[in-house]
Amino acid sequence: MALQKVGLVGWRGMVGSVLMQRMQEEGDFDLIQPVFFTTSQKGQAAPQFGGKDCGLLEDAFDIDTLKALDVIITCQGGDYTKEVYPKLRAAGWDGYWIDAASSLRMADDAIIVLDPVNLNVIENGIKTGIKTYVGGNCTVSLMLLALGGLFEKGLVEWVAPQTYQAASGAGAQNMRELISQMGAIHANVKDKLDNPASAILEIDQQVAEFIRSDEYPKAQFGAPLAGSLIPYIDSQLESGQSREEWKAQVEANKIMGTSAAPVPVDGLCVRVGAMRCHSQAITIKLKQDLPVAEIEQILAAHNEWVKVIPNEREASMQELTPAKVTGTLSIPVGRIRKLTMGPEYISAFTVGDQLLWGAAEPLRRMLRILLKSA
Ligand SMILES: NC(=O)C1=CN([C@@H]2O[C@H](COP(=O)(O)OP(=O)(O)OC[C@H]3O[C@@H](n4cnc5c(N)ncnc54)[C@H](OP(=O)(O)O)[C@@H]3O)[C@@H](O)[C@H]2O)C=CC1
Ligand SMILES: N[C@@H](CC(=O)OP(=O)(O)O)C(=O)O
Repeated sequence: MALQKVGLVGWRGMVGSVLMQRMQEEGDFDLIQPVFFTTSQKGQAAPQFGGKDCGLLEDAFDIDTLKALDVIITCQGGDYTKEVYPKLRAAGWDGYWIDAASSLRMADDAIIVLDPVNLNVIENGIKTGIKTYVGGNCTVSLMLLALGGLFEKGLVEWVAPQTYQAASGAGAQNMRELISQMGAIHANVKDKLDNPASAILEIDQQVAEFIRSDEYPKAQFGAPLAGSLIPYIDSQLESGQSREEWKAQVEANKIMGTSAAPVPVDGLCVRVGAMRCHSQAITIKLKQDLPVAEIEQILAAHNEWVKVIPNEREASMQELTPAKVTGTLSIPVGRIRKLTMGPEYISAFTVGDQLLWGAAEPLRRMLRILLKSA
């Protein structure tokens, strides 16, 4: 098979860097002829991922250069997609577009990719000539990987995920700001903290005043995150949902191919001071009363990344946290028990790295699926 010419846009951003890391780890560069693009550094030397000399960086807005590619993978963001994608299609480009941004997700001629859940939809899309494949919203992808077994068996009446989303979802600058906030709090109260005799209420009051003050660094988030939380993510919609909350039901059902009779998926999305792992506390209403052991078996059998954690204190504290999961492809799901509302009401808690399964991994796996089908 000829090496496919694959354009990479947004490769040095946060999502793009994780994608490059994973593509190197999995040897993806051995299978393609990569061309690297930039919106700001045209003519500079291209990176040499996979040991390949790729010449110079190309202009990511140059439609003629883009038109020569078989596949374009972009992590550059929604504004780039909105500007370039329609021009490229209008110019007659018929290649495969693989995108991390949300702009095209709900388009009729686009498929949201999460192959452990919807490989059949993807393969059918390739057969029927669909050329646009978009990674899903991070919380949606992570939830479907965790609960895939229950959805696949049609056991779910509705799901209410309450999210605890990491700073990385807001971007690299926000991750830096979270660390700055943590450091600033410590620096502000260090003298008192170092003195074991100082009163905790005084320390607490000083921290509270500092967090509320103009000196506290919050330019990126617009509100304190370290020492606090932010109960709103993305823009405000007429429905009362945030846009992040709206995505849960529409994207989950589009991925599963159930949009005609959608499973209700709705809850509140909250930003917390984790670095790059999103967590979700989920209430599930099942269609029938199933023993917890059977639910655990169904969840564990769905894919090779999900890992059921027993609903025990020590296991939950060690295995079911952002600190444990960060930088891995593991999707632990635990705290599974019957709720007092009734035998069909189940709780679950899941954690996943939002830059890996939540963003980069579905894209590189989509490239592999295309290469295999070519
Ligand atoms: N953050 C997330 O969790 C998720 C993001 N996405 C999507 O991916 C898009 C990109 O997100 P993200 O990776 O966080 O964006 P980044 O801001 O990290 O990167 C975007 C672009 O900024 C440019 N850039 C300018 N200065 C720098 C610098 N110092 N270091 C690196 N890049 C720089 C690069 O373009 P150039 O080389 O052309 O200058 C880069 O491709 C989002 O807009 C969103 O649509 C999707 C899922 C999750
Ligand atoms: N909105 C997500 C990150 C993200 O980029 O989502 P989307 O790909 O749906 O725009 C978060 O803030 O955690």
